[in-house]
Amino acid sequence: MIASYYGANIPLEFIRKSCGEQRGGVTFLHIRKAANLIGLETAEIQIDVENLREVVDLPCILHWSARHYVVLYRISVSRGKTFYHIADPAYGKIKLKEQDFLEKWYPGGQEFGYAVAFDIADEEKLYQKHQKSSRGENYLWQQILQFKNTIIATTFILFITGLLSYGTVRTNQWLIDLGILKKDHMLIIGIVAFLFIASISKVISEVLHQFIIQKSANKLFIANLRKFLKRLTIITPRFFEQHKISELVQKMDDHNKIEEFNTQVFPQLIFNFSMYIFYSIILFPINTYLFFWMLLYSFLSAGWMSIFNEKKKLINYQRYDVDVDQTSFLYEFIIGMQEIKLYQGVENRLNSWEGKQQKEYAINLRAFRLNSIESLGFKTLGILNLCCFTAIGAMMVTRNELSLGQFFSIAFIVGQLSVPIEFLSTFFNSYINAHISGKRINSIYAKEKETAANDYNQIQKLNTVDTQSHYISFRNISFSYDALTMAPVLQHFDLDLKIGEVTAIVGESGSGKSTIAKILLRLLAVDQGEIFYGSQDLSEVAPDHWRKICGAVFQDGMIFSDSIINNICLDQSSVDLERVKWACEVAEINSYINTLGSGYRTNLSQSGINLSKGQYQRLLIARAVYNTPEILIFDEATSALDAKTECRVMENLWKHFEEKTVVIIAHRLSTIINADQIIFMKNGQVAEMGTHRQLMQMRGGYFDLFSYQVSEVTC
Ligand SMILES: Nc1ncnc2c1ncn2[C@@H]1O[C@H](COP(=O)(O)OP(=O)(O)OP(=O)(O)O)[C@@H](O)[C@H]1O
Repeated sequence: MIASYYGANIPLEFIRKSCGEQRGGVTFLHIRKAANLIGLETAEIQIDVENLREVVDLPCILHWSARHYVVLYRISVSRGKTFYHIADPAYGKIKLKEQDFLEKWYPGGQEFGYAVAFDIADEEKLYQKHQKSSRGENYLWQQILQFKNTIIATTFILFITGLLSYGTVRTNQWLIDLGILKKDHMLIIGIVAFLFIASISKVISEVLHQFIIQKSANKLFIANLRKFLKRLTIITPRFFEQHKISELVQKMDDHNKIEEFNTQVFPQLIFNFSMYIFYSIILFPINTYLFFWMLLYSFLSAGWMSIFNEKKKLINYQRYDVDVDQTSFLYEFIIGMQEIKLYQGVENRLNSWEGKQQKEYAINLRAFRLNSIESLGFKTLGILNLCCFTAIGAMMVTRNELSLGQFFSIAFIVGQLSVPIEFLSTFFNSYINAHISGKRINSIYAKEKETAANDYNQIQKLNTVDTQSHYISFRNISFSYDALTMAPVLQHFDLDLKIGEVTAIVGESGSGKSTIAKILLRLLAVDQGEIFYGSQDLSEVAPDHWRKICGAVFQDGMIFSDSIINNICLDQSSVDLERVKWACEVAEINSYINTLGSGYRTNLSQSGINLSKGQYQRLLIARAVYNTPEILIFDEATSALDAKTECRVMENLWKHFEEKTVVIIAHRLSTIINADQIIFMKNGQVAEMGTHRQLMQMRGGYFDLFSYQVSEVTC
């Protein structure tokens, strides 16, 4: 969008490819890199809205809702009010009032927002010729195409229903003109019998219609959700650091909106449209004047309804964020109940919830007002239309230009023709919801995937890696969680971890220890630098392939609501009970499991809520050691264990993982004094390195930390 503002035509694929396939989520660095690649220079600015209006050339990119980026392409003023025109990749274009704009742009409580401004740096690059871009994928239409057989079948059934309705009209006309007025009893009985059969057939076809939809829609719905969940698992993990769980839950709900559109609204649209044409064709020969009148009414009604579409889109946009916020709040409220009760936070939390409800209420009120105005205008048009028809039709009957039967038929046709027109409102609503839902779902499919092991054959296999250099080496690593708003956690960072040895990483809180572990596991992608495993550059190894040789226990590891055995072997294709028992012995959790009635088959309820913190951690350790990984990473993995149990777990590890590479991050230094190498971190850099004895002799930061802990113990 920025490039096309400067008159350049650059396909999205070119930008995506050039930015690097393995990066996680879009960050400011990606934007800068993409801009440079196409010949633009960037300036990152922290600015308030007045200066944004006056100083910054549009279009610019804004850091939005503290989690993604949008393009601000225009600022307009109408009746003294300022409007901000935004292009949001997850919604499309949207026009916001200043208050709504600031709510999303200013990070909580601040009086400024972040923006990236652009200017031309290299015209040659900007205007170079690119191959034509393929058309963007439209998720909603893809779904409609997938659903085409059902849509065809259901439309056909609806069509039959329509024909039966038409048959009913004609026979009603005959009933009056031929049966009642000519007093033909046999004909009346025949017509009533036909009406009975036609009505029953209509009921049957409606049931059949619902049945077909339910059957195929369910299948497709499950398949699509499965595909979506699978897709989440291959998105670069950084995405999950940047998005709320409730946002993903809302995206699940988006599938429902698409399903409703596909199964209910779209077939109804085709049917209603066909019926509209069908009845119009019938009306035309009966009375041309009435036909054109009806056409005018249809255009007026459709025009009236389309006026509201932009506003409905905006309401959908605002409602989504409020819903995400509400759901997040409720999760936290339930999960954090203990803290809330303990620290008398109930009133504060409830007030905060009420504030959010008020926001939702305001949006609902706006939606209600909009719908009411739309419906009022539309219904007034409908009533006017009906009155005119009735008056014109009745006059024609008095002038013998229409029979009474024809008059009732026309009245029926007018009624039938207004159904598709009324349906337009439902269609517009559902289409807007489904279209935006489709964009939101597509935004997940558009996220970069982690490269799968089988995606590139040319990549070396890890088993053939030459580890002669004996090190896992971090070279010139820079990493920031968000370069636009945060200082880098690591900058020009170098580190060597000896393969086959135990390395401990200790240091100040927030110094980047867990970040290093996540980078090593390829859960975070670095902004700059390389990591080598022996002589193998890890950026050339598929992350899932690499993770197969790693095991890790994190502070926030997850136990699932499932049996103990299923929690230890997440990969159900290779369950080995003997190995599970062995892993539990290493983790010192076997004796506890043996006390449980169903042993390893015991179900852990609600994500392991029935375990103590120490048992929880030991189960996570058992999971990590189950596959005897080549590289084992413990991030505060034993912090909840008592000193004696921790000691036993560590001894087991030294024994069973003697030849393996082990990285231990711990605050409790007694856990790591036997490590082959200890790294002391400070402000994202290695401050000291050596064995315990060497570091103690240095009398630096490690010495201080250790002395402090010893004195604490003594106290
Ligand atoms: N998901 C995240 N998003 C943004 N910033 C983060 C995120 N995770 C960590 N950080 C920041 O990165 C820095 C390093 O965090 P990290 O967790 O690596 O430190 P640590 O040394 O492991 O700390 P601790 O010993 O307290 O666990 C911190 O300043 C932290 O605020």
